[in-house]
Amino acid sequence: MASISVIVNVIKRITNLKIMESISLVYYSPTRTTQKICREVAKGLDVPIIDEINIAEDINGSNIQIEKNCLTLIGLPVYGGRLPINTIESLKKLKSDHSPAIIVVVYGNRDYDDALLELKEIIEECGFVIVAGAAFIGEHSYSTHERPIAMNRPDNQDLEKCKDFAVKVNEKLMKGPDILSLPEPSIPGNHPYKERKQLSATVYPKTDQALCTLCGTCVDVCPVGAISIEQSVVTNGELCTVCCACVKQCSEQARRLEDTTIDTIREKLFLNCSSRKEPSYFL
Ligand SMILES: Cc1cc2nc3c(=O)[nH]c(=O)nc-3n(C[C@H](O)[C@H](O)[C@H](O)COP(=O)(O)O)c2cc1C
Repeated sequence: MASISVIVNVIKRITNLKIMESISLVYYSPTRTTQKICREVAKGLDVPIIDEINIAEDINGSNIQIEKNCLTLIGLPVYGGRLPINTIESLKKLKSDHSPAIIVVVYGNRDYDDALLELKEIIEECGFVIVAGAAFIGEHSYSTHERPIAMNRPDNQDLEKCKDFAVKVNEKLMKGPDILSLPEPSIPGNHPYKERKQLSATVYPKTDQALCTLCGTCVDVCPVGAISIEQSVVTNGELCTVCCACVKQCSEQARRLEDTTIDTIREKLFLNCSSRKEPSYFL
């Protein structure tokens, strides 16, 4: 009897190891905390990354079919307790025939509200089977040196948690015998999802012309093409999502988000969201 169960376990492991032959990363990460977390989780899973799809750059008109034996790790930041609205149509371009997916959201130490549930439901609709979910913490896009909010996160402690999460996902996948037989993770969130709040089109980072060298970094890093360079840097406030990629990546500190609405939000976050939150896993 013992030998039969050993053989069954070996078959289970082989079946799932086959599924784990490769991993595709799919993320949106204007200020790069989500990217860092996704890469660290993938490293912990210890399978080669065959594809890294940045939603802002690599998903345009056509659908992207994910290979059956590929694990997909999908990571997005939380905006207003939801997924960034400009990512939804791109996410829906991912197509899978019951291949496994890990979903991750990254939030700025306030809350992730319904974002992980929203991600789960979109990704299931694309044909994936969700094997695990997690919410990690990244430096808040509106954090400044004067008003730090989750400053420098993910830090080393968070990166350890990424590895720990990956180990737990691996253990779950090993339980097999196939993806569909694994227990579904219970992802928190509510219906209807939290209502989206839209900032006014006058709220966007401005450029200090005295510091700007017209290097074009802000144009390159803007995920929605809201910035152009004419005689000076021009920002289209209708397109800007206030993600702060340009602010965080301007080497001259010439891009700044100085606005009374944002100042009020930032102050509230600084006062109410300073105590450290820890990552949560759902397996
Ligand atoms: C428009 C906007 C809305 C945000 N809303 C939330 C939120 O509801 N809760 C939260 O904790 N963090 C919020 N954040 C912070 C981001 O989730 C956090 O900074 C995240 O690490 C950004 O990911 P990225 O570095 O991959 O761009 C928001 C940031 C922006 C730009």
